[in-house]
Amino acid sequence: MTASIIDGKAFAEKVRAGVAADVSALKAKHGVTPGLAVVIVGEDPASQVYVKNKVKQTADTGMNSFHFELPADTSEADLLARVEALNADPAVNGILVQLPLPKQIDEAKVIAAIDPAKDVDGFHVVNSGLLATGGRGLVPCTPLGCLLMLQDALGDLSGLKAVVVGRSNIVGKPMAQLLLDANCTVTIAHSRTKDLPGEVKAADIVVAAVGRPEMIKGDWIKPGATVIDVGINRIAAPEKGEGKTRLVGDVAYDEAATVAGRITPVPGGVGPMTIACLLRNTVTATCRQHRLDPKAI
Ligand SMILES: Nc1nc2c(c(=O)[nH]1)N[C@@H](CN(C=O)c1ccc(C(=O)N[C@@H](CCC(=O)O)C(=O)O)cc1)CN2
Repeated sequence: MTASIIDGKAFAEKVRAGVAADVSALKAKHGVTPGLAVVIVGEDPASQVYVKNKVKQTADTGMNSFHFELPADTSEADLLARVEALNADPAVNGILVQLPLPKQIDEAKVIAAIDPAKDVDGFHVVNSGLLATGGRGLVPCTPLGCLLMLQDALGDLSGLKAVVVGRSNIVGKPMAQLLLDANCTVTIAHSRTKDLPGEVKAADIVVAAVGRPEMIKGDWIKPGATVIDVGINRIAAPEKGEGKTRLVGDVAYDEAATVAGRITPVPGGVGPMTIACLLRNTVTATCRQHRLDPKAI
């Protein structure tokens, strides 16, 4: 079997087109322009690329984009003051603080300081609590992107067995919750799971979010399963020349693609959907702040 590729880049383009249409309608019918503030602290090269893309795509969809670049030695108090100012600014409907943050700053404190109504990352405990209890919050972008791709590829997910490998607050746990809400039977596997290959083999849907390059092998995958690879790992690529690198996921792609029914590539799979869902969340947050129904803008 050769898996068909789930093209996250193309799907993200469709999501962005929907966002742009919603933004245009919000402006024309309600005089509202959504605004997203992105804050980056320090000079981590990967984070800079992601933030640059977020800022550009925000503007491309017609929203107001506010970009704050703070030095690596920014104090926690200064960052918290910035977040407070953005919470109070009515032109800002969404706030995102790029992670990871430098060591002197407690990420949990910063996330807790963001107004939950503007928390377009969906990381605030109010939003994770709402997700866990079936409420209407803002959903973390990466798991939301994975769910949209799965529903697009498979339709109704009811009754399917899903395994989420990884238990982070940002991806693993919300992903499992979304799959549960979509009526899957969900297993969360992690570093202490006894028979990881066996758990993966039992699953119709595999979501890999462990952050370990090519850890999930092809012979762990159930034939025909759908594989969503969240991992973005940069590894040495001596075949491309000295000092060169390449991106790989958490799944051994070449092996898995011969067994799976569908698979996301890295790059070009989950990553682009993360940013598209951030834009979508910003529209959702804006609508709710203005008491508008996002489905009927
Ligand atoms: N505040 C947040 N911080 C971080 C998040 C997040 O959702 N919110 N997620 C990740 C990084 N991330 C978004 O910020 C992100 C990662 C990767 C991509 C992406 O499009 N990747 C490309 C490859 C890009 C490359 O060449 O490096 C792909 O997969 O095709 C988008 C967003 C951590 N921090």
